[in-house]
Amino acid sequence: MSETSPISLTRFLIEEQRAHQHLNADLRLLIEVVARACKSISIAVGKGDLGGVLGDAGTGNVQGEAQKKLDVLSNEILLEANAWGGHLAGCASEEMDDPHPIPDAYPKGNFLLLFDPLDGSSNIDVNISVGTIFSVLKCPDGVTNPSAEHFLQPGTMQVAAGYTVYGPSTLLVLTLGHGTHVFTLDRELGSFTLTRRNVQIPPDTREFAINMSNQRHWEAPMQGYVEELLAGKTGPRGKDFNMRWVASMVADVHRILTRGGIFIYPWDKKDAGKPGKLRLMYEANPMAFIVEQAGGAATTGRDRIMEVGPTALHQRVPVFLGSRNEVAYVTEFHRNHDRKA
Ligand SMILES: O=P(O)(O)OC[C@H]1O[C@](O)(COP(=O)(O)O)[C@@H](O)[C@@H]1O
Ligand SMILES: [Mg+2]
Ligand SMILES: [Mg+2]
Repeated sequence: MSETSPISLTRFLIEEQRAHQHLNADLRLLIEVVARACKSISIAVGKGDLGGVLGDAGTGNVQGEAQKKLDVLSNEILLEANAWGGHLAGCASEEMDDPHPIPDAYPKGNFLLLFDPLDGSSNIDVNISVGTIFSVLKCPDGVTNPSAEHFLQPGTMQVAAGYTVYGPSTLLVLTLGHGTHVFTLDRELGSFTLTRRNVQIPPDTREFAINMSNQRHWEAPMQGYVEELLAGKTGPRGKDFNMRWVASMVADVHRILTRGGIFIYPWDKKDAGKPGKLRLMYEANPMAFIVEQAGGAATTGRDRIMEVGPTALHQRVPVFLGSRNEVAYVTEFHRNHDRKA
């Protein structure tokens, strides 16, 4: 086989397993199963109206959000695909109140899988990129029927994380703790092929991603930081910044992985009781792991996301991630503000 032959996800995983002792066959199977489930979701997303998958499901999730048909379908696809392989001890999903046990009929493994089955739900019906986000943890030793407490591990304990983007092409972005790698779905072959190895996020940027319509609800350091960005060349930052907001975290993060930038979903006073919008276990932690493995950084505006000690399965956090120097700048901005206060 020539050195330039395309590298399939299967080959990539086998080679990673040879190179790194801690990757075992169960973890390899888990990633392959998730990737296969994501292919099914990609097909459903691609059919759109023809597949009758657009619109509301008429149900709500544990977060009190209205579910789309594709939220429910994607959740079912991931659960079904992962039930019988013997690689998992349990699953938890943004769309389910409690962890989902592996049926007794099937063998159990040592991994815990957490996922946001369909990210960017508000974009489903308008034909804009959506995705899936997942995180893999080890089940604590001796636990065969994990409950919520067993999933409450900090992001630093993740053994793998990834996301897919269902866009003009379907991409799988994966880290197993040794860099971040991009695979593109070859629709004819039906398999993911490695297209970018060891992606590096540029450390500096002139692009930010935030939902500006929430500006009036932000706290003082957020107001101050964005004011500096908007002041452009003649302001304290001495350069013009561009802004982009897809409102699908997967698409916004993928842009940042590709050309740099900073993604921010801060805490705001609109719903002051909530510590943020995005979910620590299904969105913030896996994205933080992927971004850090690509040379970027991820904080809550004050602390490293992956060191947050989770207290609830559906916990929310503020998210600042992307180009490491920009994330360091905004994090220092918040800390300075706190010191003065
Ligand atoms: O609509 P807003 O407030 O701009 O929020 C957009 C954010 O919400 C999310 O859609 C939340 O994810 P879900 O679609 O999984 O609930 C993120 O993908 C995105 O970054
Ligand atoms: Mg989401
Ligand atoms: Mg979702």
